Amino acid sequence: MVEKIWDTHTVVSQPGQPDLLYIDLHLVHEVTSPQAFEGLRMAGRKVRRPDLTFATMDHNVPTDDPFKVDDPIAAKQIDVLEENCKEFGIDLADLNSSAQGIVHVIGPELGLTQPGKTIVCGDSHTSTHGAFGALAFGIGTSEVEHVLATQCLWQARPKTMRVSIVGERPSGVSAKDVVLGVIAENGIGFGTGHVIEFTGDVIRAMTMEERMTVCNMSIEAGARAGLVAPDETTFAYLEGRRFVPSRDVFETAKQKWLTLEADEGAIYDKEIVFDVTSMKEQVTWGTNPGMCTDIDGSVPDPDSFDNESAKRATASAIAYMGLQPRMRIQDIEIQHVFIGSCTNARIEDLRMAARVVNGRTVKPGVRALVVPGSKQVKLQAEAEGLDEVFRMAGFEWREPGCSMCLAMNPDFVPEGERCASTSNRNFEGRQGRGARTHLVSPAMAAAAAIAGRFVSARRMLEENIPS
Ligand SMILES: CC(C)[C@H](C(=O)O)[C@@H](O)C(=O)O
Ligand code: SF4
Repeated sequence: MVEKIWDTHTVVSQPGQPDLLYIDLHLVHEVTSPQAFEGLRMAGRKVRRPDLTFATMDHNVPTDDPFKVDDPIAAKQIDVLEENCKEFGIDLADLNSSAQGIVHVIGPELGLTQPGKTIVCGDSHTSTHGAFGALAFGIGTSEVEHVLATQCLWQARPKTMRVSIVGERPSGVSAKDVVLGVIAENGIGFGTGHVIEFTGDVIRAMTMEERMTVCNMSIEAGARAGLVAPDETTFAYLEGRRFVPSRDVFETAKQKWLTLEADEGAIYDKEIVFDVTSMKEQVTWGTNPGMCTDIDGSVPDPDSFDNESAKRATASAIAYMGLQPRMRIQDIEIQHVFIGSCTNARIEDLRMAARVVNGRTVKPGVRALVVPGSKQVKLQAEAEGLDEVFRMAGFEWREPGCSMCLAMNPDFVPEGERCASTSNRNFEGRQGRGARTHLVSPAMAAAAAIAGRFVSARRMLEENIPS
């Protein structure tokens, strides 16, 4: 699949050199674009294809009152993005727009993300868009400038990898659990240099939003991108969206998109099979997404590793996280819950969390936030009454943005405190200086908010455990 998309987008190819790729969609946000636009301006260049470029503001936006930006750097980046989009003629989903939201949530939502496209953005989680069978990857600011100026990008041909997700998905095991499980089993570096194609019955049975969660986190396995071959699920999601071609053109496009699938007998540089049959809900205990176990598991004992570097890494993660070796995951108490981010802030994520929250209350002393991934998600959730379910339980219901996923706006976790988070990174300091992050699914984050510690959301629902 990767090879087919690559070959149809190669403008220049020379032996021993990176290829020059044509880019079909360039997504832009306020953090990684200012210097790129400045570079264009200084060179007296225009944006080559403003019609293939789309911008939004997400990272810096305060989610209590988006218009009250106290931080001067954040305010500047937001203002500058507005000015740049005006000057260069780029469509912008600004704070007044009903399309605003996290860049990786709004691309698919607007139908900008489509199968077979090459998609870039100055943001590592651009891999999310791969769920549609697009080749989508993050780029740096100098590359953002290059794409703005030329609509092309020099890229080395990636290696290919197939990750087949097979077996019977147990109830309560979400797409987030699946991808955390894959990373825990294979390590955070297993995808390095590769584009991962996710296949297998479990992926085929997933909704588009679930596939997005999986592709979103492929970057946490070191991969350059992750993708899924488009199918009827993909087409049903896309049909009727704002930037998707209508009826007859759509039918023709569909036929073309179906040919993107890997040919039978396609050869990959690497292959992995992952069986979900015996999986349970996952919780990370450490400071990278691979430091992960299930809800009935425990924090590992550094002494149980033979390898010195694993021993040291485990010990230092446990120390940062303020945990004890062999401590049960269910005994870890949390003070914060964050349901949000480009990994898990779509409508299905909020529905899953609301099912757990419904009729229960947030444990006193726990601060719990729900931050919809976009205005559209927020409106849909409100139309379904989910905001009321969350509010009644004691959650804060916020405006869209990256929020507590990274401490670039007023939402952060104070030093030494612990957060159950539906985001994708648990590195030291990710949610604030000295903050401790545990990555979980939306259902598990909701259950943690109710119990004040990690518990199985599936058991909470099945056994109807009240708060
Ligand atoms: C700010 C941005 C460059 C960054 C990224 O590229 O991923 C952010 O979105 C993140 O998740 O850490
Ligand atoms: S939600 Fe988090 S991971 Fe996603 S783009 Fe924003 S900061 Fe990056």
